[in-house]
Amino acid sequence: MTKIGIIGSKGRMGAALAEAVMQAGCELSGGADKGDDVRPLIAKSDVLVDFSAPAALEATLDACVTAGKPIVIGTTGLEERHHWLIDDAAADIAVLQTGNTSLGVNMLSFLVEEAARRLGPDWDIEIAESHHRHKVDAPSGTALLLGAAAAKGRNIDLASHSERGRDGITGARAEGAIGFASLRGGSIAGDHSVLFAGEGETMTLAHHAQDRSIFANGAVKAAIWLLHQDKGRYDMKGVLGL
Ligand SMILES: NC(=O)C1=CN([C@@H]2O[C@H](COP(=O)(O)OP(=O)(O)OC[C@H]3O[C@@H](n4cnc5c(N)ncnc54)[C@H](OP(=O)(O)O)[C@@H]3O)[C@@H](O)[C@H]2O)C=CC1
Ligand SMILES: O=C(O)C1=N[C@H](C(=O)O)C[C@H](O)C1
Repeated sequence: MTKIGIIGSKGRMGAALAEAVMQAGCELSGGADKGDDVRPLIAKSDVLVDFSAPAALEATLDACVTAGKPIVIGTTGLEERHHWLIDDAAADIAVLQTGNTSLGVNMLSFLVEEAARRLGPDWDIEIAESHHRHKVDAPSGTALLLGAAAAKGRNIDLASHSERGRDGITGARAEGAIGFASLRGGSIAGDHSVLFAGEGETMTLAHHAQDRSIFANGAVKAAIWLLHQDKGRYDMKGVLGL
């Protein structure tokens, strides 16, 4: 039976994951949270799933590399240096990192890339996301994932074309920009929409998460899939066959 260890086990996703691990017929090898040494958990797990905080990442990756164990990283709010750490670790172990483990969002990402490519630069792209009042990072990891898909479709660099947090006299929208807007409140599990705005018409592609089970089920599927992969960096496309 596949033994899955959870980093961030006492959080909202930790609870949803524990349920999904059981439902998938896997064994929950245990959990680690803030202040814990992750090494004992990693030693008794076949694969790790991390839904915690960016601050945990460096120690977790070091310990996974030392133990030769694969890891699924769902934690968001990652900065450039975290992505370098992931690239380094992926030279030794299998690492899957994604801002969203659900099938629907990854399908949406595929559609956004295609729409951005086919509609072309005359259509402005704006990404909006809504989440529960406890969320600490913005834009969401999913919004950034969708932004990356749009940028890929447009064949442009996302970082240099992003417009975030508009306020005051911002000036007109920059040509070719990809805009981001974040709303926070209540218990919203995660809503994302991508608006394509042309002259005289708009088109919106959107995803609504009804609860966290979609993320948890996707993460467990990813963990089982990752066990059969060579070292390297992966996203959900391989898991979902997209
Ligand atoms: N990729 C995806 O599909 C999804 C990603 N997420 C992301 O997952 C992350 C967790 O979300 P959520 O469960 O709602 O958040 P919570 O705040 O509910 O849970 C986070 C957990 O991680 C623990 N933690 C914090 N710092 C560390 C650390 N340094 N080492 C180990 N554990 C730590 C927390 O412990 P303590 O409370 O003691 O600080 C807590 O138990 C977020 O980044 C979120 O955006 C969420 C849903 C889906
Ligand atoms: O914090 C959350 O809850 C979620 N975080 C992820 C993100 O930042 O995109 C995924 C999902 O939307 C829920």
